[in-house]
Amino acid sequence: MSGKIEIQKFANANGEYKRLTSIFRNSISKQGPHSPEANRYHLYVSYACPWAHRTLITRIIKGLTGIIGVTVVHWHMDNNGWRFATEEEGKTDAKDSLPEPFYGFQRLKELYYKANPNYEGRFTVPVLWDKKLETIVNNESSEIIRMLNTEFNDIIPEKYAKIDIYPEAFRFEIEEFNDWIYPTINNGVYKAGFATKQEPYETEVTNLFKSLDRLEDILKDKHDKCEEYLVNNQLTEVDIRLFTTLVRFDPVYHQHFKCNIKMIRHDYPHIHRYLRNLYWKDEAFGSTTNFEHIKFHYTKSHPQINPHGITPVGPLPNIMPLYP
Ligand SMILES: N[C@@H](CCC(=O)N[C@@H](CS)C(=O)NCC(=O)O)C(=O)O
Repeated sequence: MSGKIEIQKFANANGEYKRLTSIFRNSISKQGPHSPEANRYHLYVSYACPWAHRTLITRIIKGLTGIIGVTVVHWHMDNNGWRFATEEEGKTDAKDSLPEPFYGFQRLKELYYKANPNYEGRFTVPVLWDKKLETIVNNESSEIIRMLNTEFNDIIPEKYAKIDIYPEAFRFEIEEFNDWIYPTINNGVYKAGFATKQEPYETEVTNLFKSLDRLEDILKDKHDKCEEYLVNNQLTEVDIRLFTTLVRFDPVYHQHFKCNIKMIRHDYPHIHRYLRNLYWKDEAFGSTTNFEHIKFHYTKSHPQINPHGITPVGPLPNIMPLYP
């Protein structure tokens, strides 16, 4: 990979979007060097980002808010990547964003270079930072949420340690869901939205809606049995991973990424019920969803898709009430 990555160029010469794999893949573990300790780790996230959103939800579900700190970047991403907000911006146009707390960095990429001065990958959120060793432990959300699930269990209250979003007995079923939900839904919206040629766009958008139709059928069966979750009627990582895409779907992906064959709120009653249940009934989901950051980020950070950076007002509301 070239060191001169073009941050705002997403598609290849065939017009297809190929997501690069994350580079930092270490683990928090008792065996070290990143051993589980309170106040040693810090998450850098964007409220806009569905991958970072997974880590924010899991941090709350596992009772880790007093153990792992968080810094939310400004929603705007330009050719230099994510940036940290000023104090003033954090109170006004990028509410709840904060300046970088440990080094006073202006840009997320400075953290990547602190961890590895020769880094050549993309500068993505989430970043799980080790304050003691001053380096990135991991920047892959699917792995970070599994670490949060298990590695702090000895230092959190029993009621949180007992919560298991990746239970051994259901791992096969969970992986089966991940195997189609990740490529066709979570990453599917990006592959449709970042395509720069008609054919790959149509392929991806068709696959995406095939998977949403499939999901609707599965959730109908679950709802017929009065079950609200996808695996064993308990909250698992499948729900967390799906929610962060579904909650962005109508407000952003539908128009900005041209995923507009159907809308969740009008065309998928069971997905819609599932989404609203998670959002309105579980504060880990509702309180970590920031529609302002979400809508502003996508519509004002992709000039190749939306050159004037105008953020559409609708759909209103961003999410429908639990009982419309
Ligand atoms: N595989 C990564 C993907 C993270 C990712 O792509 N994050 C996006 C924001 S939604 C990002 O930071 N993109 C910046 C860039 O690619 O330059 C994960 O799941 O953690």
